[in-house]
Amino acid sequence: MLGTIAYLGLGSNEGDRLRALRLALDRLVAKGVELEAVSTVYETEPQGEVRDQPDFLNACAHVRYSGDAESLLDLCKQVERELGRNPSGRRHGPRPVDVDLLVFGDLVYRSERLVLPHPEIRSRRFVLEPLLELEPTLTLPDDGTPLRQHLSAVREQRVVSLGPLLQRDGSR
Ligand SMILES: Nc1ncnc2c1ncn2[C@@H]1O[C@H](COP(=O)(O)OP(=O)(O)OP(=O)(O)O)[C@@H](O)[C@H]1O
Ligand SMILES: Nc1nc2c(c(=O)[nH]1)N=C(CO)CN2
Repeated sequence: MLGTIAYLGLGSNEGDRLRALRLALDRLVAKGVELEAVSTVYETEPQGEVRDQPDFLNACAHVRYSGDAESLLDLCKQVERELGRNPSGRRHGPRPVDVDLLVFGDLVYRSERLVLPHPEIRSRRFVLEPLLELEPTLTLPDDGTPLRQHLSAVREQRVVSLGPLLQRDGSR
């Protein structure tokens, strides 16, 4: 099969959060990203620099993509803009949708605008839980340790699985 396996992290905490996550996946598929699997959706407490903001919905997607990592990041950023994200919004602040490139094959990479694997994967339960749901034995290409080892350190971060984001056949 052609293309590179990648994992995307999706989040939303403004407006119709569920609709935003589904629309983001639709838009990515329309731009040539092949959807292999999608995690359940989690309601999660805000992490990072801004704690006083509404809870997020988060999910992860296992995708296949035939271009390079920088161009997949371009697509993620395009989709964020198309769904109303203000590119100069506050770091870690509220947003209608956020699409992060978590892992791109076994690539370990750093440019001015892209770091792979995403540096915050290990410290964010809202990423670890849906990612491990998709791939329970996943290891990151930079340190090779099983990702599930990092769960115990983030147990205090509140996340609740709400069920499937998409139906089994990909419809809503
Ligand atoms: N793996 C990656 N996935 C997505 N963005 C990345 C990645 N590595 C670096 N970046 C850069 O991070 C910048 C800020 O991303 P974003 O606006 O999503 O920040 P944030 O969601 O507020 O915080 P965080 O980056 O901690 O998730 C982006 O413009 C992008 O160039
Ligand atoms: N629970 C949760 N917290 C966050 C999130 C997110 O998607 N979910 N995204 C952030 C910026 O990337 C900052 N904090």
